[in-house]
Order: sequence, then C-alpha cells, then structure tokens
Amino acid sequence: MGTSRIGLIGLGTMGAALALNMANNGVSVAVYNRTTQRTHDFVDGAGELADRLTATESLEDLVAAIAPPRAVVLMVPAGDIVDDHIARLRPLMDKDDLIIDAGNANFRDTIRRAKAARDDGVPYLGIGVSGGEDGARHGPSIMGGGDGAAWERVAPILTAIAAKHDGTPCATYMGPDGAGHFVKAVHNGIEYADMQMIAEIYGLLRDGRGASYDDIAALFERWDGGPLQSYLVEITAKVCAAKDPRGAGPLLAVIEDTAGQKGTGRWTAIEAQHLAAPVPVIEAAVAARNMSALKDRRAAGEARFGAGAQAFDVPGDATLERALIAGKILCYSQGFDMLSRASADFDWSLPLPEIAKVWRAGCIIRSAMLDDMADALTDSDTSLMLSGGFANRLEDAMPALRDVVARAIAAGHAVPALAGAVTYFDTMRTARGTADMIQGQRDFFGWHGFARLDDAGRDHHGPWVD
Ligand SMILES: NC(=O)C1=CN([C@@H]2O[C@H](COP(=O)(O)OP(=O)(O)OC[C@H]3O[C@@H](n4cnc5c(N)ncnc54)[C@H](OP(=O)(O)O)[C@@H]3O)[C@@H](O)[C@H]2O)C=CC1
Ligand SMILES: O=C(CO)[C@H](O)[C@H](O)COP(=O)(O)O
Repeated sequence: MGTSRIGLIGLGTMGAALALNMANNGVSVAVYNRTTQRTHDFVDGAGELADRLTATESLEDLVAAIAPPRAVVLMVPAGDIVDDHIARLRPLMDKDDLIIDAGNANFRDTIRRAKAARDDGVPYLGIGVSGGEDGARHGPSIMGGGDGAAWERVAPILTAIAAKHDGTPCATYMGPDGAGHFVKAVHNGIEYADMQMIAEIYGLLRDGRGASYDDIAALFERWDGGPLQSYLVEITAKVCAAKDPRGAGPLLAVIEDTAGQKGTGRWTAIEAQHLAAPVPVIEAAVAARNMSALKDRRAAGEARFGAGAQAFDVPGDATLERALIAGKILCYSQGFDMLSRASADFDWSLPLPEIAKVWRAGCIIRSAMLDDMADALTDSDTSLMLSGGFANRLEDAMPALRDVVARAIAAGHAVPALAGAVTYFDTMRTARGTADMIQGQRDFFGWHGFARLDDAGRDHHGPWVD
C-alpha cells in the first residue's frame, strides 16, 4: 500500500515547482514524468525535500505509491495529452480516486471531462493555477472547479501551498465543471491586456520620447510604488533594466518583437464572442500578439508606407501613469463583466468578490488595485467601472488616457489596447448610440424588424419597398 499523500505527473516548469511546494508544506508526493531521467534528476536535486518525494517510472508505480483514496495532479500541456493521461490512469485507479487537471485547460474540455467522470461516478477537478514558476514554488493563486466534495478533500493541501494575502489563502472553489479553468482563462485574458497596455506605454517612451531603457526601467519602478503597484509593472522595470549577457547593451534591444502565446488569451476572446460579452481591450491584446507574429508583413508595410512610430511630444509621466490606471480599470471591468455573464449562462454562481481576492497574491495579475476591486464587487452588483470608487478614479484618469491615445495615434503609434479602452469607455457611456442605423440596414436588406422607441414590444418594419 502506497504512503504518499498525493501524486503529480509532469515535472516541467510548473509541476516540479508545485511538487517542491507541496513537499515544503509537509505533503509527501509521488512524482512521475514521461522522461524518466527528469524524474530522478528532480528528486536527486530536491535536497532536504527529497525525503518527501517518491520517484516513479510508470503510471502503475505512481498510482501504487499513493495512499488511497488517491489524488493525482496532472501538470502537462493542454489538449490530447490530458485526455491520454486520464484514459491511462482511470483503469489503474479506484472509484473514489481523484484526478486533478492543474494545467491551463480549455474550460470546454474540462466540462467534457468532468461530465464523463460524473457519468462514471468518479471525482474530477479542473483547477487553474497562476503565478509562473516562482508562484508554483512559493505560493500560487488557485482557482478550483469541478466536484465540490472532491475540492473539499484536497483543499487542505491546496490552501497550504497557495499564496497568502494577509494570511488568507488564495485558493478558492469557483464552481462546478469548468468554472475554475474559465476563471483562469479570464485571468489570462486580463494578463494579456495588462501586458499589452504596458508594452504600448513602453513603446511611446522608447520610440516617441526616445527614452533610454534605464530611464524607462526607473519610471516603471517608480510607478510600482504607487496606484499601479503590481507584479507586471514590477517585472516590466526589471525587464527594461536587464543587460544583454552577450554584450553591454540592454537585453530588450536584442529580443525579437514577436510574442508567443499558448492559447489562453485566445480562448478568452473566443468565449467572449460566444457570450456576447464585450472585452475589446483583451481582444486587442490577442490581436496585437497575432500581428506581432507577422514580422515579414510588418517589415513590408514599413518599406511601403514608412515607419509608423515617430518621435513626438509624449505626454508627461504623470499623464502616462493615469492613462495606464484608466486602461487597467477598464480591462478588469470587462473581465469581471465577462465572468458575470458566464456565471449566468452556465449557472455557476461565480463569486466575483472572491475571484478578486484570489487574484490579490500569487498570480501574474496580482496588484494593489485588486483589494479595492474586491470591496467594490462586494458592495455593489453593478459593473466595476460604474461602482463608486472606480467610477471616480475613471473620471479622473480618462482625460489622460484620451490625451495619450489621441497624440499617439496622430504620431502614427500603434496603441490598440489603450485605444480599445477609450472606445469602450465612450461606447459604454453613450445611452443613444448608432445601432439604429444597423437595425435600419438589417431591416432594409433582410426584413429583420426593429423595435421602436415609442412602441418597443413588437417588431416593426420600414417603408423600404413599394
Ligand atoms: N509556465 C507557466 O508559467 C504556467 C504554465 N501553466 C500550465 O501548466 C501546464 C504545464 O506547463 P509547464 O510546466 O510550463 O510546461 P513544461 O513545458 O515546462 O513541461 C511540460 C511537462 O509535460 C510533460 N509532457 C509534455 N508533453 C507530454 C506528452 N506528450 N506526454 C507526457 N508528458 C508530456 C513534459 O514531460 P517531458 O519532461 O517528458 O518533456 C513536462 O513534464 C500547462 O498546461 C501550462 O499551460 C499554468 C500556469 C503557468
Ligand atoms: O498561465 C500562465 C500565466 O498565468 C502561463 O504563463 C501562460 O503560458 C501564459 O500564457 P501565454 O503563454 O499565452 O503568454
């Protein structure tokens, strides 16, 4: 009979760090990795934690090494690899043994897997884990989803390894089926948007103002001490300050300007469309990554039309800071609105204030503002951008965002996420918009009907044809 409290499959960046975190918290872990050498290297390199780690060389050995009722965490790439592991693990496991997918799964896959597990009468959890390698090792943010009783079973381990915000563990059960992975996807969508807006401000400073990398680093470091305090602003300063190990210059100057992506931001944009939830800042950030990958096309465009990014009179540091504050509030507001929409559509009862709380520490989008967001979402059931404190902050910061975007666009700088934030703000404060024209056009060509302001209850048609 095995004695390890839990099993973990996949000793890559995240899995290895999570296993060490568990061991560090007194949890014995049986580990398995496809490449066996990696398993042994991992345990051999675990120092004093090695006593709590059991290396196994097959799934059979892994399952045998765990004390029943067993729990096995998958930390492998999303997609077929997860299905393949579930199919190979289940025959080796007992009815009440639990499989936990802790990778970045598409929540629709998680719903499918959770349903299959329910049909088979076996427990299943899909949990979102954020914080990168350091978070996984020292305290990630954990967004749980799936079988509630199964969550309770492993909650003591997950809350022990999670980040703590003023002593409160950042590990929360979000709801059934794919709720945990959905919340993680929206987290990553916000992550994309936050990163993109920061990158756009960096571009204005670098190309518009001609600031040095060290000066940009110093500015972001200063901002990290104010209302923008966040992990992403903190690491932006460090990335700007980093020197090229192969030379004396800044490292950023030699990093190719094509962004990678594993899919979570794209999933968020796709799901937003399914839900008809407007998230234009997140969509702009995903599109910006896609455009960044079209390096040859961008070079051809520059050769044909001339470079877009020209030197210009970039607004002052305080204006840039306020512009980022406005953009940040608007992108988080969109993210929370999307969560609210999904909660209603999927009947999940997502706990919005708890989501803000679980993001306060451990995860990539942790920031000082989330504390106030948790309060605002607790006190009011309106959108974040309309809630008392944030509406006031927006009112104060919007002129700066508008100024930055207007001047950047006039000078030929691409600021898609910041511009998306301005447009969203203006759209969402326009009670009488322009969709009357869309309705007129639709009725003209397709007899689709429209509602009248003075008679909204039924379909009307225009006198378009004789
Ligand atoms: N890196 C990050 O910042 C974060 C990642 N995640 C998610 O965590 C999961 C793991 O990511 P990460 O640790 O970064 O990935 P890595 O690439 O570092 O590690 C991948 C792991 O999966 C194993 N693996 C890959 N392909 C297969 C396969 N076909 N069959 C069996 N095992 C396989 C690898 O084994 P082998 O050694 O044999 O190659 C390795 O152990 C992903 O879902 C990712 O999206 C979530 C949050 C943050
Ligand atoms: O989940 C994460 C952070 O929260 C992972 O780091 C993820 O890989 C980031 O997404 P991408 O690779 O698409 O930039």
